[in-house]
Amino acid sequence: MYLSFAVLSMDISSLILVGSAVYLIVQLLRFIFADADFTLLWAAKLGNKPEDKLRGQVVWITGASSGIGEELAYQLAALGARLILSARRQNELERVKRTCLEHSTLQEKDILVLPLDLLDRASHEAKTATALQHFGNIDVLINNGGRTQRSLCLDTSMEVYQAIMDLNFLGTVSITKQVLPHMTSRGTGIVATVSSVVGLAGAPLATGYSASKHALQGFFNSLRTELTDYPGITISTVCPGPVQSQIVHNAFTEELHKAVSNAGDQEHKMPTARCVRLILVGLANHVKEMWIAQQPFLLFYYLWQYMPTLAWYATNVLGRKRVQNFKAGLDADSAYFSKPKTKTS
Ligand SMILES: NC(=O)c1ccc[n+]([C@@H]2O[C@H](COP(=O)([O-])OP(=O)(O)OC[C@H]3O[C@@H](n4cnc5c(N)ncnc54)[C@H](O)[C@@H]3O)[C@@H](O)[C@H]2O)c1
Repeated sequence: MYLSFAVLSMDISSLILVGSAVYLIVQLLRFIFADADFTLLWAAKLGNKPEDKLRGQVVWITGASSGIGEELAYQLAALGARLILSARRQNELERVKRTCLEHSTLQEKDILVLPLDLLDRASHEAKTATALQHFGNIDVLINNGGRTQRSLCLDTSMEVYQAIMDLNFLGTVSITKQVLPHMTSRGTGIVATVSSVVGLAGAPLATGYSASKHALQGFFNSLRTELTDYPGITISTVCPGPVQSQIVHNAFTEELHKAVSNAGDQEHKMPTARCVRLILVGLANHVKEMWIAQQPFLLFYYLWQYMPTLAWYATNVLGRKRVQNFKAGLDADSAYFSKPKTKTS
């Protein structure tokens, strides 16, 4: 009653002012709770549905044995895409294949388990030939396999830096170079590469990892323009923030064969299923670069893009804390915003 009286007694300009303020507040709240860049959110709301665009497509996923790659396999199988599953361990890929078949209408022949080591570049030509022989074509290549790093630069051996670049950068380039001629001859295809927020910005404890993802960004941003005569081919880079997976457990440390001592709890990170759903929306809509992260990480993307000075300030404050946490024996991720008082197991 009081509200309607107040609204009635307002003149038009006041109403417009209040309306604009409400609109701005709603937009601000939407931004605060957003977990992807605006292009991707727009595509999720109004664009093509993955169910319509990816059903029946042949999709090759590297790193399909765990984390984001495994979830990509499940969601793609559920919507009817045919799959080539690659990683090093055949038994793990067979497990993923069985789960895909149990939760989809796909047949045995619709999923090819193709064990592959990204480091064994000499094998990539034959692996690609096997995939093409089985399905006749490859519609989508998802370069997902890779490993992160948890070590300080001063402690990290050159062998580790070499291994990170060999795996994340050269392994990905090698597979891409095998698949691309097939796509250019057909004039159609998608090459999607899982980069990272640290492919756009930097992160302490991940100097080599960040460099390898920056290298991927540079490579694929350049390749995209080389392929402008092939409008049917999409080069897509995916930049997730922290996502639940085995990535910290599998990270490189300062020495080549030394395991991470404290992988920490992954619960606070973005659920794998949500990240993968957004990736599939991006693929269905041919989005060239996808930013996928919960807050406050997404905000960092925007700061790096539009306010680098502020981004440097925030990065230095939080990055220093991250290094302190790491040196105190805490998991650098889950302890990011907390005091390094106690050591977690
Ligand atoms: N989880 C995150 O927070 C996060 C954030 C940004 C980007 N990423 C990227 O996402 C991708 C997937 O990582 P994830 O988080 O699912 O981690 P994960 O460790 O769970 O999965 C990595 C996959 O890569 C495979 N792999 C590792 N070395 C390989 C090799 N030599 N040959 C073939 N396959 C190999 C693993 O077997 C596994 O299947 C990676 O490229 C990673 O850099 C992850």
